[in-house]
Amino acid sequence: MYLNSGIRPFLLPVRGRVAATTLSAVAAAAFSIGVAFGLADVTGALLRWEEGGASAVAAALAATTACAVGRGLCLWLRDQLAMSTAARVKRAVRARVMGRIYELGPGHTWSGGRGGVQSTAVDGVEHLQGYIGFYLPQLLVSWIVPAGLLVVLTLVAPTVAVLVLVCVLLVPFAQRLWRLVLRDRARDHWDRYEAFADRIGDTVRGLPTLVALGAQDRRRAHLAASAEELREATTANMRASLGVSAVMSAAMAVGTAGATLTAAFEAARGTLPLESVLLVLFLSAECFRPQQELSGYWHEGFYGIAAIGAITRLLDTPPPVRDRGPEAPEGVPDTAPAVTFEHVDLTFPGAAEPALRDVSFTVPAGATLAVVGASGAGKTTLGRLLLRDMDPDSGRILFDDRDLTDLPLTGLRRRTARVAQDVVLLSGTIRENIAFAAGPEGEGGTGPRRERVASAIARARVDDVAAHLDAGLDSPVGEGGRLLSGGQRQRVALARALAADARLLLLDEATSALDAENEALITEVLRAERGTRTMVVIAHRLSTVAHADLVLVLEHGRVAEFGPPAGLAAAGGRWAQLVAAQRVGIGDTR
Ligand SMILES: Nc1ncnc2c1ncn2[C@@H]1O[C@H](COP(=O)(O)OP(=O)(O)OP(=O)(O)O)[C@@H](O)[C@H]1O
Repeated sequence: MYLNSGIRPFLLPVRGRVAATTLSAVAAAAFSIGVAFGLADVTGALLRWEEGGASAVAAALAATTACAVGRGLCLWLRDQLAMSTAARVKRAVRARVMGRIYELGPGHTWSGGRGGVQSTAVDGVEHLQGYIGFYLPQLLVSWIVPAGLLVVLTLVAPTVAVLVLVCVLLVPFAQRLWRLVLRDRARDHWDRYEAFADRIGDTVRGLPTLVALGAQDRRRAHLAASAEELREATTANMRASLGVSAVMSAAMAVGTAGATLTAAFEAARGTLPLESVLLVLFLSAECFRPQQELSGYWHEGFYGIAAIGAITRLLDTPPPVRDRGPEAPEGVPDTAPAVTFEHVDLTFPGAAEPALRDVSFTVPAGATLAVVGASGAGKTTLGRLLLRDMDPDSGRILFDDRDLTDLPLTGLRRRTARVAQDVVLLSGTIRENIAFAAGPEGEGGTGPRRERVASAIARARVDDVAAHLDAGLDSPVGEGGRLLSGGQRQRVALARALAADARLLLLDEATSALDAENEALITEVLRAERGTRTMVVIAHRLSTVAHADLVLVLEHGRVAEFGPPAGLAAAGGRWAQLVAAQRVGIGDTR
């Protein structure tokens, strides 16, 4: 018996359906009793043929058949209701889980890895629907039906009823005992399951790297160890469940055998009519049937309990940023914002050193800021704060003069776009990837959607990419965009950002995957977009930020230099050294 108070919020919306499923099953059991009485009547009519003859037998048979048909109908109804309840639970819980995943956003670090959260969202929800749709009604039936049958049995043969009662009670007692052992194991099992799923996902994603390093065998051993841990956890649970099954089988065997012997003994003594013997045997066996059927739902019960824990933990995870939503005092401006960082500090949880310390600067509306600095200087972190993946520990970030935390997140995300270092495209075609970013008609930008998409495709020169593909813009990009080259992916990502018509554009090392031709194109696009949107460009290659209005040099999370590039170049500081190192004529290109 797997019950958990955490089920309440998932159960409440479908409680009526669960009750209806249970009632159908109970009605089926009631018809079973009817069948038992009917068969007893048939036997009685046959034994007393001379009293009623064929008509009495026929009447008893007709009543028995009607009850059998009624039982069949009730069981059909039970299954229909259970399936539709399960489907509803799945729809509702998956929507909540996915909603939470979106809320947690890119700033959240998944403790169980991405594979782990995928298991919760896919397998966890599957188990939960089975638990609520099938296991719970059967659990209720396994209490209600034996109780009802024992009342009837008491009226027919009280001694047999007492014996069956003792045996029936043995089963939940054993289950309760095992549940105490299993409670922690369900969590442990799920944790191992998530870890295993995450490692499999990592292996599939990292396959090219593994093959290139010739590390498949080491990875295989790693996976085998993880699979072994999962097997051990599963076996431990199976063993526990087999223990309950053994107790149940023993209780059933003793109960039915005891009932048979007692009934036979009473019949021999003449205290029980002969036709009632059959009835007693039937009712005794029926008392155990719901528990036997419940054990058929062991999988749903055990995994359902584990899934409730995993889903609840996911739903209870606080998002890294608080969305004030409709309560937000400010709307998000539809113009390119001026961006201000005021004494921003950020230390990642568990990190020894702050990633950003006392960062302050202002970028005027529509200007382009180049953020440069050594690896680990804090450039990406600054970009993540700007798009509100997370909030600073102290200090403020302002769009115009509005604190970012006062803006509704949905609006903020609609008016900001990022071309990240590791471009991930969604499965679908090139056109779908770009059109998807443009949002629904009338939202997310100026001008009709179709025109915005076409213009973004042209500006990022995605049509040049499409010209080399058989299906042009309708060519599939593959999972994550793997059917395109790195440079092609970057162009699609840039077109996507342009189609979103965001007022703030963040490019994080957007040129890292580009050849010289692509790099020149992106530089040209950035130049063309200047003024219409505020742009923050994070780059190691200074040629792509040659057009920037302002440069921010970060060192160990601090602002080392900030100002127009020509002024910084003349000052001969850190920026000048970087430029000299890369021999880029920044002053000339502006
Ligand atoms: N999620 C994280 N958890 C803990 N520490 C992090 C996390 N992300 C970044 N850091 C740390 O914060 C510091 C700044 O990282 P960041 O990625 O911002 O640097 P960067 O300048 O963008 O580097 P690169 O040029 O190599 O991409 C680094 O020391 C990094 O190890």
